Amino acid sequence: MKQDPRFPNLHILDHPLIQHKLTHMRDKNTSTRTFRELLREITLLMGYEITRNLPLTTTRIETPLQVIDAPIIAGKKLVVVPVLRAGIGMSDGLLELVPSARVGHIGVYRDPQTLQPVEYLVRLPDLSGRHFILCDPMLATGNSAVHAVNVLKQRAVTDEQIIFLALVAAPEGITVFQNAHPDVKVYVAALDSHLNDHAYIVPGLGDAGDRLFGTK
Ligand SMILES: O=P(O)(O)OC[C@H]1O[C@H](OP(=O)(O)OP(=O)(O)O)[C@H](O)[C@@H]1O
Ligand SMILES: O=c1cc[nH]c(=O)[nH]1
Ligand SMILES: [Mg+2]
Repeated sequence: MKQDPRFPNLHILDHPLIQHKLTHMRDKNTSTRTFRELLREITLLMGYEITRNLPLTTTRIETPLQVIDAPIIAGKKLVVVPVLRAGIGMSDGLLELVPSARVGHIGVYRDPQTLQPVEYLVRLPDLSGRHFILCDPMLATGNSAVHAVNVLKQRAVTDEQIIFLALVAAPEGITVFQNAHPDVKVYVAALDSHLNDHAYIVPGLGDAGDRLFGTK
């Protein structure tokens, strides 16, 4: 795991398998089917890393040989929250790792003119005392990510209860996110160079939602 001195709460998951798969996702010749498979596989690997510090407690069980107090994840079930649409490609992978997690949905799209998020759906499970993994492959201007975290914080969720998981981020967006939510940890596979004139991440991978679902 790497860090960038500019961004204290940003963690870059530089595992070779993650980086290898991301390269294939970036390739414009990669098919929708392969893009979707790779995003799921990367999310499994990233999910393994970001769940490393989940608190454990013990439960008493009986193996065929002995009664023991064995480790289990403490507290209430995790909540996975994809930012629609593209976040769905990551929540599928996360739910394979944590099948009992609850799932919330936050639907926003980025208005191409204003670059502001337009919210069209919020559907969340019981929130009290839970930990949240918000996921969206692209963090570009950061406006959608800031909005998604606002949605949870307006419902009394604290920064420490939230992790934001993205695939590719731009420095401009991480700056915006960090200013808005300095105590929310962000995990990415890559911090790219910059945004272009249309606020697309460069080099990036294009429009994640379109590539994931085959829309254009
Ligand atoms: O950081 P930002 O500048 O806000 O951009 C990132 C957002 O843009 C993309 O979604 P999009 O608006 O294309 O919606 P979609 O997933 O439905 O395609 C992406 O999945 C993020 O949600
Ligand atoms: O590069 C970008 C920026 C926003 N949304 C995307 O899907 N890709
Ligand atoms: Mg899109």
